[in-house]
Amino acid sequence: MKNTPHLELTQVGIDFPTPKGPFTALQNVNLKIKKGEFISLIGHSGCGKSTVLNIVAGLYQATTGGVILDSKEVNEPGPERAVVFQNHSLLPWLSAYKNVELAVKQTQKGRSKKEIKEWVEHNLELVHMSHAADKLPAEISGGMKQRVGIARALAMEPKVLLMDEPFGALDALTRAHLQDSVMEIHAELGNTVIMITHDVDEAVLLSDRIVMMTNGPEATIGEILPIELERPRNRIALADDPKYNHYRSEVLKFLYEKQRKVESVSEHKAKKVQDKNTKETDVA
Ligand SMILES: Nc1ncnc2c1ncn2[C@@H]1O[C@H](COP(=O)(O)OP(=O)(O)OP(=O)(O)O)[C@@H](O)[C@H]1O
Repeated sequence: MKNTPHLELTQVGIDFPTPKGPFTALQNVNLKIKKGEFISLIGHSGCGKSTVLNIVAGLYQATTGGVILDSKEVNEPGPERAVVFQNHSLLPWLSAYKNVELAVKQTQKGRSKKEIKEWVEHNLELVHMSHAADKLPAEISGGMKQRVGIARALAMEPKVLLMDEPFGALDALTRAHLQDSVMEIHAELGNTVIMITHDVDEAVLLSDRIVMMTNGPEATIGEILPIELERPRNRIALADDPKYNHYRSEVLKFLYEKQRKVESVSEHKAKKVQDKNTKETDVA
């Protein structure tokens, strides 16, 4: 069943209400994701990446189309879709251990106290945070907090792990360590992952496919780039790999050549919509 498509976005679109009328952020987003796939979403700032993720998380409701996970429509948040945000959202009054434990208790699967303890410890171990289990968020670094956030999400045993720029706020070295941890965890657990990133190297290093989004309004998927690099991947070995560099330049080309041209068209389109709405408001 490993290769059965289990997450499907079909004709997804969303309009946000604005004082000047509805703003169509996304239109016709179609994507089929296989179980265990690691997908990166990349695109210019404001194109709609977080909106896609929020729709899959069930935090936003699509205006058109929808999302199906294992034959069930996604309409609300659920423990089978865990989210990791850029700014770790740990409860500040609870230790690392207690933050993970809370998530485990919320997704109770009939575990005994002993089993809960073992499960929390196991997930802290996965992200190499066992040594700081009793520390409060204020007592650990940003990278460590992010590790705990990932442990908390993994402890819920989600079918899909949704990560919104999970390493965006970290320094380069911490970021590299965490990327390696995520690759190890993904190899071990085989979760389906959708990750938003602005970092082209990160996208190529981690992904099975890179989904490149066009600029908004009416943003959609522009191109999908399959990354056929063997796993496990090693960042140092890949730096001189012609295939790696080819993928890297394909993403850069999309972002800085193809999307730059489209940008002026979208801006023009946005301005036309704005002018039309202004005129309508004027008439009213
Ligand atoms: N709740 C909302 N109400 C109105 N407009 C919204 C809302 N959420 C997002 N938007 C608009 O939708 C578009 C897409 O936003 P989104 O945050 O998804 O982009 P993004 O690609 O994730 O951006 P970034 O890379 O900067 O985080 C933007 O124009 C944004 O202003």
